[in-house]
Amino acid sequence: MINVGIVGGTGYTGVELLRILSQHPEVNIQTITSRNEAGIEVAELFPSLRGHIKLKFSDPVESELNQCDLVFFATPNGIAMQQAQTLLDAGVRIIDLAADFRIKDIAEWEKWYGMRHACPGLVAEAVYGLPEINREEIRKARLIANPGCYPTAVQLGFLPLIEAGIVDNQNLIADVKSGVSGAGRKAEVHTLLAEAADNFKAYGVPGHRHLPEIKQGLSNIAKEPVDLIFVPHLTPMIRGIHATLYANLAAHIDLQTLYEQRYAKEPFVDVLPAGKHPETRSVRGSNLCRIAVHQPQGRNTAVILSVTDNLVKGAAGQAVQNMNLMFGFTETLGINFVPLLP
Ligand SMILES: NC(=O)C1=CN([C@@H]2O[C@H](COP(=O)(O)OP(=O)(O)OC[C@H]3O[C@@H](n4cnc5c(N)ncnc54)[C@H](OP(=O)(O)O)[C@@H]3O)[C@@H](O)[C@H]2O)C=CC1
Ligand SMILES: CC(=O)N[C@@H](CCC(=O)OP(=O)(O)O)C(=O)O
Repeated sequence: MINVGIVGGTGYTGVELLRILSQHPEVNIQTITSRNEAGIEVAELFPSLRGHIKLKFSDPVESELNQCDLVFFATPNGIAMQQAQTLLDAGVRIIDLAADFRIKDIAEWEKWYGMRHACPGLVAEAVYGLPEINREEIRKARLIANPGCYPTAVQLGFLPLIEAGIVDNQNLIADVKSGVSGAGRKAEVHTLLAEAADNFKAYGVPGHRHLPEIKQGLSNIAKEPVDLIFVPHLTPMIRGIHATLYANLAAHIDLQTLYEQRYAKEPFVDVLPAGKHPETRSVRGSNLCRIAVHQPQGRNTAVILSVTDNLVKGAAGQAVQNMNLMFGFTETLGINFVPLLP
């Protein structure tokens, strides 16, 4: 058993981590922090966890994070970077669900995130936690940068095409829709029921902070700079991400076979049989990325549908997948569950 701490246990990713980890046979949840709810029973705030989590929230300053084997940061951007060095020095391993360690170019990170990086020296060491690309590095890592929700769906969708070197890498298009929980649990006008329900909008069109993360990941795979247009949308689902990806093909190839072979051994990527499309409603609570491949007749265009859950394969579930790899557990342990329907 490993002792685990969660910083930020009251956000949507934090409570999703609690739900998953409370059922994990190799995890003892030692401490869960919240500044606003310190002293309150976790089960009082989240009755869904009654009988599963017996802890109280503690203040991050007073909680004994340095006695954990692993600490998850389910906090806003800019928090993990302030505590990472101290925890690593105490022998604690870290998975940051936020973006502090995702982008290797510090100036680029500071531009998109609008703050100074507190520990640029650790960024090079951090391993980008996308197991389908970095599995062996993740096993050895002390510090994991868990990917963003949109970048998970987009990178997994484009990955086989780019690895095979058969697309025009300068003209990729990612048209992506997210459920509202992707915006987090904090109160904001644009996620009010009256604003977000029965509504639909594109946002971040001139530039979204996940663009440099996606470009970095795809460029690493291509071994040359990749360019793409990425437009996120807010859709009135509670959970889930649906990415529709377009790429111009530079060679004739059987896309279905390419995808099936690339992901044959991946426990959390499911390539649907030819002609099937992922059903959006089934992304709710799904633990994996479901991919459908389509090539319109007579066109050299690949249309890839990549569907995930922003809170599971896009955040907490992927973080636990990384934890399993880091501690030598079976990769699917505790996250091999069946999605909700409806
Ligand atoms: N929602 C999603 O689908 C996804 C989110 N992420 C990322 O995961 C992170 C968490 O997201 P989400 O759960 O949505 O966020 P929320 O805003 O819903 O939750 C944030 C949590 O962090 C705590 N917190 C806030 N400020 C601090 C601080 N200064 N020190 C310590 N704790 C703090 C809050 O508790 P309190 O204020 O009481 O301390 C709260 O528990 C974000 O970086 C987000 O970008 C990544 C992928 C998907
Ligand atoms: C729907 C919605 O608002 N989504 C969020 C992204 C979610 C996310 O978690 O991004 P980071 O982990 O990189 O902060 C947004 O667009 O800001």
